[in-house]
Amino acid sequence: MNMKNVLITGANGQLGNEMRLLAEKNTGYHYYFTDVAELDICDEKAVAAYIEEHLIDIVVNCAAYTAVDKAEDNVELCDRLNHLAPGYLAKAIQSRGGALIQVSTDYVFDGSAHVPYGEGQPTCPDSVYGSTKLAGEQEALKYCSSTVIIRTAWLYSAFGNNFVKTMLRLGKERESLGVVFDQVGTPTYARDLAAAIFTILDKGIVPGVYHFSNEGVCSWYDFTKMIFRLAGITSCQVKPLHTCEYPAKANRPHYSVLDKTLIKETYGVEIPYWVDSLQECVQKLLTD
Ligand SMILES: NC(=O)C1=CN([C@@H]2O[C@H](COP(=O)(O)OP(=O)(O)OC[C@H]3O[C@@H](n4cnc5c(N)ncnc54)[C@H](OP(=O)(O)O)[C@@H]3O)[C@@H](O)[C@H]2O)C=CC1
Ligand SMILES: Cc1cn([C@H]2C[C@H](O)[C@@H](COP(=O)(O)OP(=O)(O)O[C@H]3O[C@@H](C)C(=O)[C@@H](O)[C@H]3O)O2)c(=O)[nH]c1=O
Repeated sequence: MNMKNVLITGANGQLGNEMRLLAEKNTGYHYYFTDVAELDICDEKAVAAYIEEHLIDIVVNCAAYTAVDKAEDNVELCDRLNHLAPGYLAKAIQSRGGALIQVSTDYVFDGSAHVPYGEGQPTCPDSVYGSTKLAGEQEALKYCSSTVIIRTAWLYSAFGNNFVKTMLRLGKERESLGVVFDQVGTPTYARDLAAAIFTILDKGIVPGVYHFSNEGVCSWYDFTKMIFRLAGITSCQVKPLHTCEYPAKANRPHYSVLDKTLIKETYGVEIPYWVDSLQECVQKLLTD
C-alpha cells in the first residue's frame, strides 16, 4: 500500500516541532515539513504547486500569526496568514481529493460563558487574532470538504516562544510578578496536541470542528504558580491581578475552557491532566 504524503506547514513553530518529533515514531507516512522559507502559505500559487508536485494527501496547518497583541496593529498580515492562507491550502488539497487539519483557538470565543464551550456554541471573537482565526476556520471548511478544525488553547512546548518559557525567565529575573487571575482556561502541551493529531491521521478524517486542550481548568495566575512550583522557583512572589491591572492591546476571553467530549468520543483520545503534562515539559526544559 502506498504511504500517504503529509504536509506540515509552520513546522518551525511549537506544534510543528512537536509534530516533527512524533513523526520519528510514526513511520507509516511520508512527511514534508515546511516553514515560511520552504513554503509561504500566503502565496496561493506556491501552495497549489507544492501540494500538486509532492502529491500531498493531507495538510496539517501549524502556521499562524500568533502574536495576539501585535496582531491588533498588523491586521493585514495577520488576516493573510490566519484567514486567507487556510483557504489556499483547502482549495489546493481539495483539488487532490485530500484532507486538511486546520488548528484554531479558544480565542474565537468572547469568554462570556461559565461552562465549558462545546463546538456548537456561538463564536464571538474579541480580538484581531481571534477574528482572523475564526475566518480561517470558515475558509478551510468552505473550500475543503474533508476538513478537521481543532480548536486548542494556551499552547506551550519546549520549542518556540510561550507563556511557560516567559514565566521561567521572569521567575529567575524578578522578585515579584503580577499575573491575571480572572482569565480562566486550560493550558495545552503541544506534544499532547501533536499526539491527538496523529490519532486523527491514523483513525481517519471525520470532518468537523473539535476542541482539544489538556484536562482541568486554571487561571494564568494558577498556571504561573504551578510553573514555579514544578521548577522549584521560590525567589519570585506571584501576585494575582485583575485584567484591568495588566493593560494589553488585545482583549482576551475571561473564560475559554473547551469541552473535549466530541474528540474523545470520535477518536478515543486520552487526554492528560494539565499539571501532569506541564511537569513533563518543565522537567524537559530544566534538563535540556
Ligand atoms: N500559541 C498558542 O498559545 C496557541 C496556538 N494556537 C494555534 O495553534 C497553531 C500552532 O501554534 P504555535 O505552534 O504556537 O505557533 P508558532 O507561532 O509557534 O508557529 C507558527 C509557525 O508558522 C510560521 N509562519 C509564519 N508565517 C508563515 C508563512 N507565511 N508560511 C508558513 N509558515 C509561516 C512561523 O514562522 P516565524 O516564527 O518565522 O513567523 C512559525 O514557525 C496555530 O494555528 C495557532 O493559531 C491555538 C491556541 C493557542
Ligand atoms: C507575561 C504576563 C502575562 N500576563 C497575562 C497577559 C494575558 O492576559 C495572559 C496570557 O499571556 P500571553 O499574552 O503570553 O498569552 P496570549 O498570547 O494571550 O496566549 C494566547 O495565545 C494565542 C496564540 C492563543 O491562541 C491562546 O489560546 C492563548 O494561548 O497573562 C500577566 O498577567 N502577567 C505577565 O507577566
